[in-house]
Amino acid sequence: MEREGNDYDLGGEKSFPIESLDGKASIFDSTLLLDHVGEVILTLYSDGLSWKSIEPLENDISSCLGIKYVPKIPNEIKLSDIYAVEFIDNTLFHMSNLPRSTERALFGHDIKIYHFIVHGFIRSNKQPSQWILTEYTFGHKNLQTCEMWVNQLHSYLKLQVERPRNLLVFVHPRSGKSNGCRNWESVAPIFSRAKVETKVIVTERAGQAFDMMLSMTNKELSSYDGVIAVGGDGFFNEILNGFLSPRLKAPYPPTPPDFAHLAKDKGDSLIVDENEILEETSSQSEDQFPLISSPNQSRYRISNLNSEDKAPEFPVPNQWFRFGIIPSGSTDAIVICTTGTRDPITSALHIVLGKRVHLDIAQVVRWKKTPRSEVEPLVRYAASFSGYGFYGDVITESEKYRWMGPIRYDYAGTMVFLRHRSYEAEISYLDVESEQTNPTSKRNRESRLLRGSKAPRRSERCICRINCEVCNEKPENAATEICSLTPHLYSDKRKWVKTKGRFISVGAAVISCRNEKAPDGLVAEAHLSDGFLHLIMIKECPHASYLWHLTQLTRKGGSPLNFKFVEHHKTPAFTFTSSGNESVWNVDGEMFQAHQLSAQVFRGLVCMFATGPEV
Ligand SMILES: Nc1ncnc2c1ncn2[C@@H]1O[C@H](COP(=O)(O)OP(=O)(O)OP(=O)(O)O)[C@@H](O)[C@H]1O
Repeated sequence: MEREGNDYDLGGEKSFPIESLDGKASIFDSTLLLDHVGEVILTLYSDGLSWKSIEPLENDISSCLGIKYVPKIPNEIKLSDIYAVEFIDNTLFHMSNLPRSTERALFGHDIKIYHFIVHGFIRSNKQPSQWILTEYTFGHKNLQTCEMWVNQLHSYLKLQVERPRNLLVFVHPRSGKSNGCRNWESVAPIFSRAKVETKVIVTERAGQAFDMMLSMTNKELSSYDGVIAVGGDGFFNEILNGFLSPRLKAPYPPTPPDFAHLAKDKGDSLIVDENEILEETSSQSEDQFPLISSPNQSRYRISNLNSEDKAPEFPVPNQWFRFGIIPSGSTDAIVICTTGTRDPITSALHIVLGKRVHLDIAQVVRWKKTPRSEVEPLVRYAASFSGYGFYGDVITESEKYRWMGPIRYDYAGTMVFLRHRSYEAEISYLDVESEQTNPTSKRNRESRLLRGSKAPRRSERCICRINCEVCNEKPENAATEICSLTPHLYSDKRKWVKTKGRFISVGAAVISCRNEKAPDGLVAEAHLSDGFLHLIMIKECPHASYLWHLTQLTRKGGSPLNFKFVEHHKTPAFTFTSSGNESVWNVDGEMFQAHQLSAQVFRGLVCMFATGPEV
C-alpha cells in the first residue's frame, strides 16, 4: 500500500480533515473498509453519513480510448433514510472486493475483520416515488470501533419516536394474484432488521379482520403503533370499517329538508316516515343479495350511532396509531395515491420509517327499512371510492370471475359496458363550489365560473403530492370548517343543490383513485385530506360518448370530466335516492343495495404510514 502520511492502524477512529458537502461540521470519523469500494473515511454528521474513498477499487475503473471512467457509487446517506443498523456479532468477515494490493499490504492472505451493515434506501431515478433498498457494509479489524459506530447510529434511530415499534399485521392470502403471503415474506426482513415487532394474522375467511378489529378494545389496540393490511383496497376497507365502526361516534350525514328520508330525525330518536318508505322488492331483498365481499353480513350489524346533536367522538388508541398497506390486491389505488407507487418494498419502508399522512374518510349511510318496519341505518366507511350504477355493476359482475384474478375487472367492465344501462336517480349535494372551488387559485375559480364549466382544465389541476399545500391547509373559515369533524354545525348553513335524471353512474371519490389502468385516477385533482368528496355523475348518453369517457380515464393527461354528459362537484356531503333496487352501491369494494343513501366526509380522519405521492 503506498499512501503517504497514513498509518494503517485500523484500530480506532482518525481525524482526517473532511469537508462536509453542505458545510456542516463532522461529529467524528474513522478509516474503515467499505465492501465493494475499499478503504474509506467514514464521517458522521448531524444529519447523515458520508464516506470518501482513499483508493478506488481497481476492478471498478474502466477505460475507453485512454479515458478512465469511475462508476458513480453513492458516497453519503441521510440518517433519515437509514432504517436499520446491524452489527454482525462476533462473526469474522471476509472482505471480498478489497483491492489486491491493499489486501496483501494490510492483512497478508487472511483478511478477517468485524463489520456492520447500514440499511437504508435510495429513490429510483426513473420513478422517484419508488424506493430501493440499499445497504453499506463497513468493516474494521477492531471490534470497539465497529461497536462505537453501531451504538452511535442506534442511538440516533432510537430518537426517531415516530417510527413504529409494534404492529398488528393482517395478511390476505388470496388477495389479487394470491400473492399476500409471498409479499409479506418478501418485506418481513425489513421489519425485523428495523426491530419492529409484528403480530401476523393470516386470514382464513372474508370478514375475519373486520371481526377482530371490531372486538379489540382500545386498550388492546394501544399496544400497537398501527395496523397493516397485506392485501388490496377491499381488505384495507374491511380493517378500516372494523376499526371505525365501534369508535367513531358522529351524527349521521346532513340531508336536505326534502330528502325522502326513511326516518325523520326528531331530537334523539329516529321516527319512520311510513309515507316515504320505498319497499324492497321480494326478488331483490338483501338476503338474496348478500354483501359480496362479506358473506356473513350479520357481522356488520353494529349498534347504530345516535343522531344526537353532539360533537363527534373518536378515541384513537394512541397518538402514533397509523394504518399501512403492503400492496397485494388487484387495483391497489389507495397505496398508489398515498405512496405514489405500487411496490411492497416502498410501502414497507414508509412503514418502518414512520411516515405520516392524513386521509379523508367518507361515511356512507344506507337507510333501510327492516322487515319489522324499523329503520336501520347501515353505516360504512370508505377511504377511496363509493359508486352506483356502472361502478357497482362492474364489481358485482367481477365477483363472479374472481378465479380470473385481476383481469376479471377488464372482463366484467366490458360485459357491463356492452349492456349500457342507465338508472333513474335524484342526487342532492351541499354546494361549496361557489365559495371554494379551488382553494389555491381564486383566478382559476373565477375563470371557470365565467366559462360555466365545473371541471377544471388540465392546466388548472392542482395535483396532490408530498407536503401538499391543499391537504395541509388548516380549516379557517366557514367553508372549510364544514369539512372538519363537526358536520352537525353546518347542516343549516349550506345550500343544497338537487339534480335528477337518468345516470349511467353516480360516484363519490375520496381520493384521486389513481391506478395502473387509470394513471390520473377517476379525478386527477382530488386530494388525500382536503375534506371534500368528488361527486361524479355520468348522465345517460350515447354508447360511443361513454366509451370516449372511459378511454379518457385510461390516458395519462386525459380529460374524462370535461365531457358534456358529466357533472362533477366537490362537496362535503350528498344524498342519493333511486326509484328501486336497480343497481348496487360499491363502497370501497363492499357492495350493498340502497335506494336511499346519505354520505359525508371527515377531513383527515385516519393517519397512514405514507408520505403522499411524489408525482
Ligand atoms: N382469507 C380470505 N379468503 C377469502 N376472502 C378474504 C380472505 N381475507 C379477506 N377476504 C376478503 O377479500 C376481499 C377482497 O380482498 P382484497 O381487497 O385484498 O383483494 P382484491 O379485490 O383482489 O384487490 P383490490 O381491492 O385492490 O381490487 C376483502 O373484502 C376481504 O373481505
